Amino acid sequence: MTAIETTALTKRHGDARAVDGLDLTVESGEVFGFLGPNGAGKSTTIDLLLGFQRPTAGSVTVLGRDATDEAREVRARTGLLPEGYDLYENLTARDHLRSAIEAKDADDDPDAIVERVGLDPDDARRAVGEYSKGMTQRLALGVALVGDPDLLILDEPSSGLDPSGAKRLREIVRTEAERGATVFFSSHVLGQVERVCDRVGIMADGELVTVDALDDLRASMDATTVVEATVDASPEPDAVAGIEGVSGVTVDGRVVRAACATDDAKVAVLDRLNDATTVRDFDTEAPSLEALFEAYTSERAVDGPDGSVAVAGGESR
Ligand SMILES: Nc1ncnc2c1ncn2[C@@H]1O[C@H](COP(=O)(O)OP(=O)(O)OP(=O)(O)O)[C@@H](O)[C@H]1O
Repeated sequence: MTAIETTALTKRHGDARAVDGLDLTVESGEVFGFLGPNGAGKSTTIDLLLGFQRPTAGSVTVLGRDATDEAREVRARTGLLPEGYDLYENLTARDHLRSAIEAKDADDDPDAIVERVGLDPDDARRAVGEYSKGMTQRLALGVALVGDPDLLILDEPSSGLDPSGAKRLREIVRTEAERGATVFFSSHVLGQVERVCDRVGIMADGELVTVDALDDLRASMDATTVVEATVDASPEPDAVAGIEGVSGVTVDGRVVRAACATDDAKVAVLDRLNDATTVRDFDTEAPSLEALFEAYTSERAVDGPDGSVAVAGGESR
């Protein structure tokens, strides 16, 4: 069964497109990593999934319901850890959990949740106004877990967590998935997503630039070499687009980097660059998943061969 399905989902603010023609499917029980740099459109997508914003165009179905017109039903079966969790400073963690349990008409034991997220039981009796960022984040995770939701939406859940908190988060995500819940894990940090997610989608400038199983992404990276060429003049972004076997291109001033799947692709990239300008030097290196993320999220994206996406960027990150 499908947990999330968006079709041509678009949200504009004036001329700005926060989300632009998003086609995304997340299956039930999947742990899906939703990646992208700041401003890519991740939080807006989450708002659309839960009916907090109305799409400008397109449609969004969550847990079999129209997320815009049946938002109440969707939210009742979803646990959300929002970015920037709003707290009632004078209330305790237990108070927050109790009110979430009541709102969801659930029968969870607040103390069990406190223990599960690793909050100190004494801290859980203190007003949350005194909490550190990590303690707040643990509470926010606890609130999201109330009622054993069918879908967990976690927006930057590792933010503020220490290493033991991050480990606990990963264990909870795995346990929730084993229980049958779908987990939608949004982050701008690849390292936090790659350790728990089955599949990742990468957003840039409101568009989904790639979606794949992590293992397949890794396998494609294993077979890929990055060619880094220093050229006389910065080429046009599409100078090396459309070459078979080239899946990611970044341009940073006079340095062009291209992920090449074959030796022919490497030679073709250098030939094309020599046609457009003059190659002064070049090097090759085995790429990391981090490099792939960088390539996909650099500033400008153009269509590549075979439906793949070649990315031409401005500043390297
Ligand atoms: N209400 C709004 N009015 C105008 N522009 C907006 C509005 N909300 C979002 N945007 C723009 O839409 C784009 C996507 O924003 P969004 O918050 O969804 O990104 P994000 O991927 O969640 O970023 P971050 O990782 O920083 O939270 C940004 O360029 C943002 O400036």
